[in-house]
Parts: sequence; C-alpha cells; structure tokens
Amino acid sequence: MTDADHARNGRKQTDRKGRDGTQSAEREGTRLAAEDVTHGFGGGPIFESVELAVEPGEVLAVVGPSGTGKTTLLRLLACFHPPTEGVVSADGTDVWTLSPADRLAVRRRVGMVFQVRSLFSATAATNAAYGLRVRESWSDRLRAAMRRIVGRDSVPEAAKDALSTVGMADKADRHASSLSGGEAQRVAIARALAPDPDVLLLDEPTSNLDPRNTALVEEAVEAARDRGIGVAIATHDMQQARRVSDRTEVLLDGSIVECGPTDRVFEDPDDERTRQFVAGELVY
Ligand SMILES: Nc1ncnc2c1ncn2[C@@H]1O[C@H](COP(=O)(O)OP(=O)(O)OP(=O)(O)O)[C@@H](O)[C@H]1O
Repeated sequence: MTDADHARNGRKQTDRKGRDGTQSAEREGTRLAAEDVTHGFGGGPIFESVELAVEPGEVLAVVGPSGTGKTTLLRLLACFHPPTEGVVSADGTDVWTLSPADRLAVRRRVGMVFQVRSLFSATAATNAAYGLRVRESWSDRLRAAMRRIVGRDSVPEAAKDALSTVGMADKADRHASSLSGGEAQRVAIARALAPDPDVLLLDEPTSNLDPRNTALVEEAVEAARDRGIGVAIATHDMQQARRVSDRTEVLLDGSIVECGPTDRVFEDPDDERTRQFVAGELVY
C-alpha cells in the first residue's frame, strides 16, 4: 500500500466542522513529504529510506523512542537543511531544487514549534503576532513600527484568534517571562498558527506539561486540522498519538517500521516491534 493510500485510509471519518459548528473553509493546502529520505550527521545514517507525508487536514503522529530522529525528520520537513539522500517535497516538487526565494515561500507555509521553548522577550500578543510581522512588506513593517512608537500598536486579529485557539486570549498582555511552561508552549503554538500555515510541525509539544495544558494543546491540534491544516506531531507518548492522530508512523531502529491508520497501528500492527512498543514492552 502506498503512503497516499495509507493517508486516505487513515483519515478519520470526522466531518470537518469547526468548534462553532461551521464548516471549515476549504483550502488547497500543501502536501509536505519525505521521499526515500536518509539522513545523518557525518557518523552514519540516523535513519534510512523514510517515506512520510503530511496531508492537508490530517494529523500525522511520528512516534518512537528518544533519539530515533523525530526532531531531525521534522527539521528536514521544515526545509532547514537538505537530507543526506532522498527528497523533501512540497506538492510534489523537490524543495531543494527551488530557488532560495521559492523555498522561503514554502517555509512560510510551514509553522514549526520546537521542543525547546523559544518565546521572545515580549508579551504573549507580540509573540503571537511575530510570524505575521515577518511576512509583512517593508512599508507595512515601517507603519507598524511607527504605530508602536506613538503607542497605537494594535494586536492583529489573526494573532488574537490564534491566542484564543490555545486558550490564551486573556493573557495576551502578559510578558513571556511571566508565563508558566504550559502557557508559554501554548503561545508558541499560537505564534505558529497565526499566519495560517498550510502545515504545522510540532516537536514533542506536551513533554513536561500537566494534563490540562496537554488537553488544551491537543484541542489546538484538532482545531488546526479542522481548518484544513496538515499537522505532524513528533511524540514519544503513544497515548497522545492515539488520541490526536489520524495516521501514525513508527520510527524505530533507523527506519519507519509501521505506517498506517492510527487505530490499525494500535490494534493490529504489522510489525512485532510496534506491538511491543505500543504495549510498553519495548524499553529503550
Ligand atoms: N546537529 C546534530 N549533529 C550531530 N548529531 C545530531 C544533531 N542533531 C541530532 N543529532 C543526533 O541525531 C540523533 C537523533 O536526534 P533527534 O533529536 O532527531 O531524535 P529524537 O527522536 O527527536 O529524540 P528526542 O525524543 O529525545 O527529542 C541523536 O543521536 C542526536 O544526538
């Protein structure tokens, strides 16, 4: 079965309605894929021949123990650097054959939230609006700078919406340094969501978060999917993968050992190592 077949089979049979009951706006989206990708850092490959695709309006979980290369894979999908071998493509085009300007345009359709929290020293609202500001033209940026100087700076609606999505609207004016770890992570997700990306890449978004913050982050993932965004979430938390994802890929021992609809991967895995990993019997 091809990866695209897995994608179609794996897509959950939920209707694509938003939390307010309205149908999400149809968007074309971007299909981001790793095609036969091998990557290493000079000392042999970390993983080999990885096939993976983030489909619009779908949540893909990439699961595996610590150190298997989940972060590396997300960074390759985010076009941070080229793979040692193979292709990272956006809608079928090898991103590393594009001009730097065209590749930047692809990168701007991708939001990434890193495992290490990385808010700027500013308010939650300013952080959430950051991605919008860097996409503005120079003249718009100049006007925004003038508004800040004269104290008439306003928070863009998209940043407010994104903060609402992660349940942080009431803390928009709080400085990043005063936020709890869970709140800061939710603002980081708002920052990635505000520019309305086609693809959202989340690296262990809830490691070290309490159940309430974890639930809010998972709700934001669902809201993103409802808007037609393709989400890839790297996690070592199998239960989280089961809760939020339509499709799961298991990265073990340097390759994808399992790929398919999440329910199937959990209930009837093809690979014995997946069964052991899911059952918590495989200890790394
Ligand atoms: N820039 C780098 N240079 C050299 N080795 C690296 C680099 N980045 C990652 N690695 C190595 O690649 C392997 C995979 O790391 P990666 O962070 O992708 O794994 P992971 O599955 O995301 O782990 P975790 O769940 O702990 O974050 C590790 O052995 C790591 O030490």
